[in-house]
Amino acid sequence: MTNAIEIRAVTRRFGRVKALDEVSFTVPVGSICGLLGRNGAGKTTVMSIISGQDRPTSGRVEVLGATPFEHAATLSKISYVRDNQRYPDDYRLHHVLRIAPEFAPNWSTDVASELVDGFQIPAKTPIKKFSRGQLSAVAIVLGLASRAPVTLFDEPYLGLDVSARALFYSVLLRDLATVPRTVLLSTHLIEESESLFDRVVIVDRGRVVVEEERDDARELALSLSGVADVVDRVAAGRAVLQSTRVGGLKSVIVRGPGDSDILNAAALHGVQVAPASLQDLVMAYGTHDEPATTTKEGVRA
Ligand SMILES: Nc1ncnc2c1ncn2[C@@H]1O[C@H](COP(=O)(O)OP(=O)(O)OP(=O)(O)O)[C@@H](O)[C@H]1O
Repeated sequence: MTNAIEIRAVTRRFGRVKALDEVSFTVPVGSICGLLGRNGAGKTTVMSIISGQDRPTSGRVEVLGATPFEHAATLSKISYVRDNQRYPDDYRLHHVLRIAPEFAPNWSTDVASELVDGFQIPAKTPIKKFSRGQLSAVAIVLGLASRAPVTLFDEPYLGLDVSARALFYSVLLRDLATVPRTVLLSTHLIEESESLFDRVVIVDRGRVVVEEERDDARELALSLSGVADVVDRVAAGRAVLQSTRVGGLKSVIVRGPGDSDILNAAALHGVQVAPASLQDLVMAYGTHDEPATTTKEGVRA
């Protein structure tokens, strides 16, 4: 099996809202895939379906070769870390750490202890009184210490401070090198997380607009900035995905890689040019006048 997650033409409607519209993508076994997109793009909906907590209205989802919904053997291989996990009122950390291994056959006590110490999670405070960041920390302990073959992190670092996020990144990378598994991670902290990803999927209004290896995604668009009318001249002939103007200065994201024509024109006119970052791409595709989509097969207007 090459893909841990395969989603084919998945649509999910909530009444009149189409949260997912013919979504298709794959996540190869052993990779870390970033699931990116603006608020309401459909990230949580697709994760709920992958985790078997929800069913598509139409389309097909396979996790490790089986449909997860009501499939106990597959569900036991998935850990789903979401931002609104609820715990019984009287629960403290030790209750969670005692029960979690019963649902996680690969549970690592060492990973759990390292993270509990590093995050400084309070032992005696009831979890219902935890801060936003402390709740995220507990969720991350569960997600990483479970060592599930497929781990889904939905916005795992809400409220976590910079040191705690650095701990998460380093334990994630180190532990995946020790015990390889597949991770799908959604986040709005794109710049900070970019280096974690092998692959990225960008969703916009329920549709997949980019599915690429991370490094290839940087070839999809260029960022040009400089004096406004000169930027316009250099960008001429390229589809403009996003445009920002401040006074006489302008930045645009244009579709396509940096070929010699545009690089020479930019150098000649003193326009700064750089590959668009993942954050640029998410913002560009989230600017809702642009219906074009880009897939691994290339650009589709
Ligand atoms: N149970 C529901 N009933 C009605 N609409 C829903 C439901 N769940 C999700 N939606 C809608 O589906 C769309 C996608 O929501 P989803 O939570 O998947 O987005 P998201 O990408 O996770 O957003 P965010 O980054 O803000 O968390 C939104 O328009 C949302 O309002």
